[in-house]
Amino acid sequence: MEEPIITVKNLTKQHQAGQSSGVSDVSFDIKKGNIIAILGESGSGKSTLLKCIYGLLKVDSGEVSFKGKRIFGPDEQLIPGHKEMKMVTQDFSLNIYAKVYDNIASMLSNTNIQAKQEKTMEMMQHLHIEHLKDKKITQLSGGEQQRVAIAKAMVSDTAVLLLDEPFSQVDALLKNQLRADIKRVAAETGVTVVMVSHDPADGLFLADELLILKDGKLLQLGNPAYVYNHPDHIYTAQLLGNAVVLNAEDAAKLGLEIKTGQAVFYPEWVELKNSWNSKRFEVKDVYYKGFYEELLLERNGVVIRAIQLNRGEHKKNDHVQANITRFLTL
Ligand SMILES: Nc1ncnc2c1ncn2[C@@H]1O[C@H](COP(=O)(O)OP(=O)(O)OP(=O)(O)O)[C@@H](O)[C@H]1O
Repeated sequence: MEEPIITVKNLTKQHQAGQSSGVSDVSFDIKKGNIIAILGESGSGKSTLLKCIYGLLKVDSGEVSFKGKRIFGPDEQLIPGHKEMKMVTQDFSLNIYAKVYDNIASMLSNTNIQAKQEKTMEMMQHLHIEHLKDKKITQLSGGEQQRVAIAKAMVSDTAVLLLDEPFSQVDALLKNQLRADIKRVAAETGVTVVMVSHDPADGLFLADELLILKDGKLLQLGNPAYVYNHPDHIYTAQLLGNAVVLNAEDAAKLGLEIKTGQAVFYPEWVELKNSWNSKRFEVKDVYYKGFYEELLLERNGVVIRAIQLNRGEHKKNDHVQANITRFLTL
């Protein structure tokens, strides 16, 4: 079996001694060429973990290794960071007085000028920024700067790309494109990507593996479809799919028998259909979500949510037949 490119072993980094603010006893491997998304609510330790992988923070205990060699912390080397990795932070670290082209080209050596030009142009095309070639960074929007920063990090042959909230500045339309661009360029170049995001959709779309963090602890690691469908914790189900959570008493009112824990299901697991086991609910509210609607349904004082693809089919105060087709006990 191929050695992992990065190994994180029992890593603990607390920013303030005695407080849970950082990461705590985190262990996992990253395979070469994989895209791994670190997801978790604000303050869960995502950026801390990314910085430890790069060698920007002194760890309290445990270690991070790159190709089997321990990564040095900032106090052990002159220039913090690892030379085979590139990190794109939220401040982009671009030369704001230089043009877009020069920012990206500056990452390549001058030994073959033609190859340098071609590679720079190619990366700008990949990230749809060739039209910005001659603009200065100060003339760009936040989203444009973000794409330039990613192009700059990806243009030289780096083994690992670390992205901290890579889509924070781009609008929804560009975000879809940028996600697809990163996925394509990563597949073409074989670069390993570790990405931090507060938006689960980024990880679900882009990643080979999701890593779920809560209060600095690793809750679950696995491929996106598996983690989504088999979350180990309520936190994960709520983070990834805004799951409905019912205690045993409320679950029983809807005919779901559970002995321990809580009943957890995603709104799309509720089928709006008249069947032998469906139950009657009242539509308390309807939320417009673009190509679908979310229905707030109530029965016996218990409120759940369901997805309605045929917009307008059921309206507020209507009665509908619904069946919870699947639920987890967590
Ligand atoms: N330099 C620091 N000094 C003290 N506490 C810090 C420092 N950096 C981070 N923290 C704390 O550590 C915890 C984790 O922070 P971190 O930035 O890793 O979280 P995050 O999941 O990336 O959050 P966000 O999504 O809001 O960026 C938070 O409680 C934060 O306040």
